[in-house]
Amino acid sequence: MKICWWSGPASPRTITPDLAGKVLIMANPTSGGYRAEFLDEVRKRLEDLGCRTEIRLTRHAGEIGEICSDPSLQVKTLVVAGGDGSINEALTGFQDHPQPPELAVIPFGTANVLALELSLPRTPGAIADMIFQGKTKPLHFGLANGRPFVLMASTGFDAEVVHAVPLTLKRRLGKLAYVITALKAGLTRQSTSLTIDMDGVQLKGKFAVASNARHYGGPFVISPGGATDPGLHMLVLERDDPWSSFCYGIALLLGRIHKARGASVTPFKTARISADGPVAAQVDGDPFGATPLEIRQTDKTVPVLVP
Ligand SMILES: Nc1ncnc2c1ncn2[C@@H]1O[C@H](COP(=O)(O)OP(=O)(O)OP(=O)(O)O)[C@@H](O)[C@H]1O
Repeated sequence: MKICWWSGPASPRTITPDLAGKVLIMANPTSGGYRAEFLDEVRKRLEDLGCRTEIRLTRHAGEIGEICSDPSLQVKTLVVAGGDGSINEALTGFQDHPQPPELAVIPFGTANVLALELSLPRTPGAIADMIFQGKTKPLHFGLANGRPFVLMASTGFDAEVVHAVPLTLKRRLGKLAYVITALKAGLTRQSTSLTIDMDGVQLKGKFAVASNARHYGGPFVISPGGATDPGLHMLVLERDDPWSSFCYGIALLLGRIHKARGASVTPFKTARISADGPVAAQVDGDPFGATPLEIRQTDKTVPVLVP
């Protein structure tokens, strides 16, 4: 059995023999891409490789967070089989765990942006091999009103869409549900101005995304760096009228949002996003209340398994 080294925020330690090879897969059966037979193949391969593996299906939202914050959780690897929202729950739970395990991901979500960011494998065999091999990178994250985010925390039109998209439509149509909801909301919404105070500099805009990752909403690049690099970037768009939103959408598709007129991408350490009234907010693709948002960088990391 190979020796596995702890690579989390606590001091390095060897994995004790009873933890070595112990893998808990927490699977969200309601996630967009959930497949039971895929999970069985991952487990079979892991067990062929000598890992003790348990699969638990969540019964309610929030359960992954509860398990991940429980100090009695004693495994080498916690695998989230779900989407970016479930990964966020795990990361949030780990904040209250004295010695969180390594995190691995089976991308079963609707968008799977973190999986894209980390170039994770997509077949059961390759995922099991990655978990067995145990190569990790430090996964960085930011905090929005104290809540971790690994992809982004944002306010404005996209967060309104995240709040408004009906779950049944999302389960039926996947990403298309966001497009339909955005088109509907775009015709009726009231635009609100945001004030973004970043490290002593003030910007005004209609839409702000504090990004910890390189990608946004899929394969679209909005900032340099990535989730395994330290540092946050703020994308601010000055306008959100239908024509400007269309132009920003094209720039996003072309990977040129940072060059678009009225757009800026700025590295920052701390930021406050506020508005005259409450503006919808989201973290990692799930609804997260409304403004004001206090956003900051942290130097904490979680070890995440990579190919
Ligand atoms: N058994 C469950 N029943 C209802 N909701 C659940 C259950 N398990 C997890 N959830 C919630 O579902 C939310 C979304 O799930 P998840 O991120 O895994 O998939 P997704 O929505 O398809 O993907 P994405 O986050 O990429 O849009 C999570 O934030 C989680 O709280």
